[in-house]
Amino acid sequence: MKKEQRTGIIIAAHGRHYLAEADGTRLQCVTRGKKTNVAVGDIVDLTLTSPDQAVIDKIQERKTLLYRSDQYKSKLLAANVTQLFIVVATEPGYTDDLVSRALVASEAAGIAARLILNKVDVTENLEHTRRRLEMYTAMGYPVHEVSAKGRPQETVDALAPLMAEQSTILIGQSGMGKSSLINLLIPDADIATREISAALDTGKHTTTFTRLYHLDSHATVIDSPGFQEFGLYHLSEGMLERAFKDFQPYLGGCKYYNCRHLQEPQCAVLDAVRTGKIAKMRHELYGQLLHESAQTLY
Ligand SMILES: Nc1nc2c(ncn2[C@@H]2O[C@H](COP(=O)(O)OP(=O)(O)OP(=O)(O)O)[C@@H](O)[C@H]2O)c(=O)[nH]1
Ligand SMILES: [Zn+2]
Repeated sequence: MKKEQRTGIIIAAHGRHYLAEADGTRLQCVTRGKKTNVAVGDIVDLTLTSPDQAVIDKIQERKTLLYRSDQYKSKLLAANVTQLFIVVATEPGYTDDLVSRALVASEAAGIAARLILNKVDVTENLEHTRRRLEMYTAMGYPVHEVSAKGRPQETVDALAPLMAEQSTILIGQSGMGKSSLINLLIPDADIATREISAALDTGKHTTTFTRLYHLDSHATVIDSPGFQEFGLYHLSEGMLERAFKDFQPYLGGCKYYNCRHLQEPQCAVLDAVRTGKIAKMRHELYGQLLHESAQTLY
């Protein structure tokens, strides 16, 4: 008997359990052996083992791969995304460390990034938050102001055109309103999440897995669980300096061709930090990431 083959897209991942969608059908999938190198957004070749189950034979070539990592291993966040939306809000406060780490990850992966400032209806902190975000605008990252709860229709009107024909991943710290935005953009998101959770057998932990939704037939959105840390141990020194968009105008301007921009004399990056063209916080993060990249155990 000839086994049936399918091509599908991975729409959710939980541990070594994956859910794929192929020809409109959801399939529970496992990998061959102990492989865990499959990411949400991956296009995969499948062999059906039952009407709703399959084995992943092959991951098709990825256009992009976004990941984070700790000292011990890297963790795939999403495959084939074309842009990253980082959701921040007027309240509660966000941390520049996490926003910048996400931006560095996107640069390293060759993915465009935008910041979405949610809750602009909370006017107390609005001016302060806008000023904080100017740092990213100056680097060339667009900032879009929305209010998922206060002005839902305007929010959809602002975001939908940016997401057309794109595969967008949304990330944000807890409380920024990422779920509110997803529910606004994908009205059936809650139902889909319950179904996926049941299929993956994740029990009550419905928000702890990454999942992909279709906005329409040309656009997808990936929702990833709120992140509290964003390790970038996998980035090499050479990749790091280039992943800081604000460093780019100065690279090549240092006295020493192998300058690490830490304490070398006549360093164009350090000069830019001194004159305020590069934020101190960004340079400190760069130093921290250099340190992290030297600590990998894999
Ligand atoms: N004032 C105001 N509150 C909002 C807005 N959007 C979301 N909220 C509120 O902010 C809180 C957090 O929203 P969620 O959508 O659950 O945030 P989240 O980022 O998904 O947070 P986690 O589920 O913890 O990851 C909720 O109480 C929302 O009602 C907004 O535009 N304005
Ligand atoms: Zn330098």
